[in-house]
Amino acid sequence: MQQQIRDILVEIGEDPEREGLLDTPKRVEKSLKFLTRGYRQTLEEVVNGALFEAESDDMVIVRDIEFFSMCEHHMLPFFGKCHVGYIPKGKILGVSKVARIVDMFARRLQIQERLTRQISGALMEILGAEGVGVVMEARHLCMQMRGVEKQHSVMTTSSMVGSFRRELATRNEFTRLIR
Ligand SMILES: Nc1nc2c(ncn2[C@@H]2O[C@H](COP(=O)(O)OP(=O)(O)OP(=O)(O)O)[C@@H](O)[C@H]2O)c(=O)[nH]1
Ligand SMILES: [Zn+2]
Repeated sequence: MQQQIRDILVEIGEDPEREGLLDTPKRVEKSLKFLTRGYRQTLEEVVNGALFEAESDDMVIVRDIEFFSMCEHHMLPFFGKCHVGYIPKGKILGVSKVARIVDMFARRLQIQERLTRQISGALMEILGAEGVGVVMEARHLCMQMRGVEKQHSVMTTSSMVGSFRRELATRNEFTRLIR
């Protein structure tokens, strides 16, 4: 990867031999590997067995989980907040694992819609919940620093599964609680 990054430096008109850039290919490789580490993680590993039995069937919400991802079209960051809710059916998840699942999918090349759906899908898969809701709000740098150059637009996506999709009251409770 370092040779390819060096080639890119030459293509954009830089001199990869100048002092400030000497270690740049190495740094960029390390940084890119970090930003895409979700490809090398699995759900099992991320959850690490932190599933607990629960009698409660009341809604659980984790709000304002910040995330950083990269759009697959331009490989530029998009970032914002993710809100997750679910209604358990016998099992609850260690709260930090909700955020870890968000990160696992965010640290890949993504579009926001798919990222949102992958998070709800993964939660449904491991929890077998009554329902899951995921809402994501993000700013896309490919829309801000290039392209249409709109600085204030925020994209909101949602994925509602099970009772969150079927029942308006459940969905309303979730959206009210994440406000
Ligand atoms: N729906 C969706 N679109 C995205 C996301 N990230 C980037 N895009 C869009 O993907 C589209 C790619 O459009 P193209 O016309 O192929 O690429 P482009 O010429 O670079 O487009 P502009 O950004 O309009 O300059 C753009 O409209 C981006 O805004 C995302 O997460 N979801
Ligand atoms: Zn983009």
